[in-house]
Amino acid sequence: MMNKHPAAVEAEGLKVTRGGRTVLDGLGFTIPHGKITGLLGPSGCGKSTLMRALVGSQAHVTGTLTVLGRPAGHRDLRPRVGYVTQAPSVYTDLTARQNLDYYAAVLGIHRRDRAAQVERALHDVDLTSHADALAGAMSGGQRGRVSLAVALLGEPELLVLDEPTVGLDPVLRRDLWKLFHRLADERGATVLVSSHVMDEAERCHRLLLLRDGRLLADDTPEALRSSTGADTVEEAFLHLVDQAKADESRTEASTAAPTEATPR
Ligand SMILES: Nc1ncnc2c1ncn2[C@@H]1O[C@H](COP(=O)(O)OP(=O)(O)OP(=O)(O)O)[C@@H](O)[C@H]1O
Repeated sequence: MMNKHPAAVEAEGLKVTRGGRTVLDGLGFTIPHGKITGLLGPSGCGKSTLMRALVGSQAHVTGTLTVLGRPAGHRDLRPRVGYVTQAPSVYTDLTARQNLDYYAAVLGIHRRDRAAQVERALHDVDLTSHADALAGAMSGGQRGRVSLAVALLGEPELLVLDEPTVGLDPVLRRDLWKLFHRLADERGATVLVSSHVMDEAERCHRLLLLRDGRLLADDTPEALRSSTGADTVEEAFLHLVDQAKADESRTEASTAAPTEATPR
């Protein structure tokens, strides 16, 4: 089926202030449908803030931010967008299955479809064998996967995943990336996943590289490597950071020069 809107997400002049400080500064980008887009950048560069803006939970957002053809945060988007925050949001006194049953009911998934959806989500995150364990008795990684399973309920068109692989062992990380690819390739979901681990960038179809609330690049991993002459995305990122710093100091020097040269 053709999508009415060419991109799953479109941002223009997107600006966010937090605590009176500009933390996203005039971002413009698109996120294509049915692909995995990685949102990468150092700690504090604004990844979570951007994700919060996308799901409509961030205050002080200006500019244009369109998600699946609606303004970000529109109530119609609620069942169409799955969001996983960095901190697992599950009830520790319920089992994994009970958590999912509860969220399925909250999401308004029809009673008839609920059990199948819950089992599928448990299977997706490889927690079927732990379905009846209390979330409170699970490891951090397992609780994170329950949170992810919650986001998969109702088969959302867009998944917004904030650092879902942090703290996971390499096997679990690899399995999660396989799942993200299955969701995009087989179910047509659009996946936006943040990370500050650059080797994960190579697993994405597209990348948004952020630094200090500004977009350094919006491209494929291959194009980024070739345009910067780098062997890895990490090297490409460092190259772009150096270039941005050099541009900034040139701009500062050129704006400072006339003032210094002007006699009093
Ligand atoms: N509640 C808040 N009030 C004021 N400023 C905040 C608040 N939360 C975050 N910030 C600031 O906003 C900026 C962006 O933070 P954000 O959490 O989006 O970064 P991030 O890239 O997701 O970082 P990390 O990778 O460490 O999660 C940071 O400079 C941070 O200090």
